[in-house]
Amino acid sequence: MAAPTPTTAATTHHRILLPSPTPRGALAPAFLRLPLRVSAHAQRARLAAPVAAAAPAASTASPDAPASGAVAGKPTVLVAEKLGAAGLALLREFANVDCSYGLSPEELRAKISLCDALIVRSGTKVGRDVFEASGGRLRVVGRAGVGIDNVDLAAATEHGCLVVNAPTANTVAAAEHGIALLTAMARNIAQADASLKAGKWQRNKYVGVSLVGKTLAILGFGKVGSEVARRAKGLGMHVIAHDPYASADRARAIGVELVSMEEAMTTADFISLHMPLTPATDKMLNDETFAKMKKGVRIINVARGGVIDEEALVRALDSGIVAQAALDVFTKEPPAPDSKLVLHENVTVTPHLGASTVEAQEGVAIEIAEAVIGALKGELAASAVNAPMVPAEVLSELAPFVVLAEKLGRLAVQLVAGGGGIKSVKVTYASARAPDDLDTRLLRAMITKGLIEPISSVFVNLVNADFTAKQRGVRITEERILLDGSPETPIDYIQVQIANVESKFPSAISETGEITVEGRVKDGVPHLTKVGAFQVDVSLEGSLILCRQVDQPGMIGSVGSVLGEENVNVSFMSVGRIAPRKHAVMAIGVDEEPSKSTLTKIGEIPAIEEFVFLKL
Ligand SMILES: NC(=O)C1=CN([C@@H]2O[C@H](COP(=O)(O)OP(=O)(O)OC[C@H]3O[C@@H](n4cnc5c(N)ncnc54)[C@H](O)[C@@H]3O)[C@@H](O)[C@H]2O)C=CC1
Ligand SMILES: O=C(O)C(=O)COP(=O)(O)O
Repeated sequence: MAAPTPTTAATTHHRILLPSPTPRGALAPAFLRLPLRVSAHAQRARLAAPVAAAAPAASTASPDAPASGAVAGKPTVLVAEKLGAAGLALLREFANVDCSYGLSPEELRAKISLCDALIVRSGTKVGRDVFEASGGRLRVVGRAGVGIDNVDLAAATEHGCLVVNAPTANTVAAAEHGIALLTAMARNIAQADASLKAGKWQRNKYVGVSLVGKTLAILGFGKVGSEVARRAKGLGMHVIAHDPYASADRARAIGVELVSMEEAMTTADFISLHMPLTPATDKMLNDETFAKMKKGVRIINVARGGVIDEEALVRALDSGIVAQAALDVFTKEPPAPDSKLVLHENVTVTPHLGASTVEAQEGVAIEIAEAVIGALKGELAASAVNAPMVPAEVLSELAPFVVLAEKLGRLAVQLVAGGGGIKSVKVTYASARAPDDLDTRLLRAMITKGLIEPISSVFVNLVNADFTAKQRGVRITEERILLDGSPETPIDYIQVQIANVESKFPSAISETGEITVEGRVKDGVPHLTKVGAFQVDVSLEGSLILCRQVDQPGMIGSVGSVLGEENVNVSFMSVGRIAPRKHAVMAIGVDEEPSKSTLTKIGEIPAIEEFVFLKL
């Protein structure tokens, strides 16, 4: 019935989520058995990003937490910047909460090894030094806001630490602040206010410009950018946007035209910045781009200071290319007191207040508290920044295959002679589902976990699986075999192959030269169904003995009685043979680990040609 059609393949760089090791015999890792709760606040399905087992990581109460509130066994959450009361209350129900604001970098490093989670806003730099100082205890960094440019994501991933943010609760606040700056700048509100308070009455000096009919170019048409667009249209502005990743349909729905960077630069009367700070957007406005702008353009920045070359902006203001700028954010925060930009008379400034409304801060605090608590519990985090998002319904459907994937990885690596020299692993999924209807990221992550954990001291988790594989030089490629039949079951079988290695159990090497193991899920239970060229059928529970023998009567009895004498309970036995009376592979599931002498006795049975004991 199979119509093999190898389809998609090569593994790109994914960051993947793994639960802590699966308990023996459990059908699914703890995080997959948790209810897929949808938070009323978040208003959307939670997506995959568990970072710990269901139980909070073993932790002791922080000595810094208030003595009255600190409860041993609860995780400790360090809140390093001011967070809304409702969020703190949620956190306190679940964790020991240490609110220590204004820590120096040294103080933060000193504290962090006592913390399971850290919550920050934009004022705390969470660099590699912080992850290193945490000694592996830090499981979650929660960014109470959108921009995560102050968190070293690569270092977090390498340390298996999940980063979550609060991506939605301050969108409107930031957009409203952008509009406030736009209008205040156009009518010189800040300058006129200061002048009047200084006793002057300068009506001629502060003549403004009108907004209606003017072209506003929005750079970065995401959540904030599109809210600014809506509001600016209400002011009668002609709004265009540049965003290489935005959907033209969404823009059209708001009445905004997506244009090239060139067109935005050359036609705008006002330019408002709403992209994240990344290596690609760093100093995106610079001498070259200012030179292209219409003389007298006005700039608003509520994104990140670093997207503008600030020295170039001062030059553009001095030369009159830029008539005015209104800035909420700066390359260095707070900026130097003698900053030419801040003190420039045509510049209006606010001290990073975009997200600072009562409503936004309450919302952000709840959003981040829920995300951090969920992540510490091993629930599915909707706002994981350094992990893939796998929809909850996909997760629950794949649950038994996730277990199968890890066990196949574990089996395959234990079959390698020598253990460490794995370079190339091929995973094949046979399924009747169309390639784009089967998300295999979790499965590949679990295989990676299974492959790497038995041969290293690394704890492979959902966040660092791909990084760990890459660091160890293990290349994992994926292939799909498209089967005929009903796409009801997501996967018919999974095959894991390790190329260019020798095996301690040479029969595990297939005709094409790779160590090969294959498995299926039967009645919700993962089964090993093929080893090398031999078909077997043994449920993947407990541990496994594989024997290759001359196919002859009495073999099952001989091996069974050696195990029985040693009080090792056999849970399953299956024999796969090439042809009657030739060679066969016997797969024996055992509940207990046999002693060395038991294994030696099995090896001494005359017809046994090779055997191996594998822990699942
Ligand atoms: N001042 C403040 O207090 C606040 C600042 N922000 C900042 O505003 C920015 C936007 O936030 P959101 O809209 O929530 O994020 P978002 O992720 O929804 O939108 C960002 C948009 O920028 C686009 N983008 C990425 N690279 C680009 C490029 N090279 N050129 C043009 N567009 C590009 C993306 O495609 C995306 O559509 C972030 O930097 C965030 O940190 C957000 C909230 C408050
Ligand atoms: O959410 C963002 O990106 C912001 O810039 C808000 O920063 P804050 O939390 O106010 O320090």
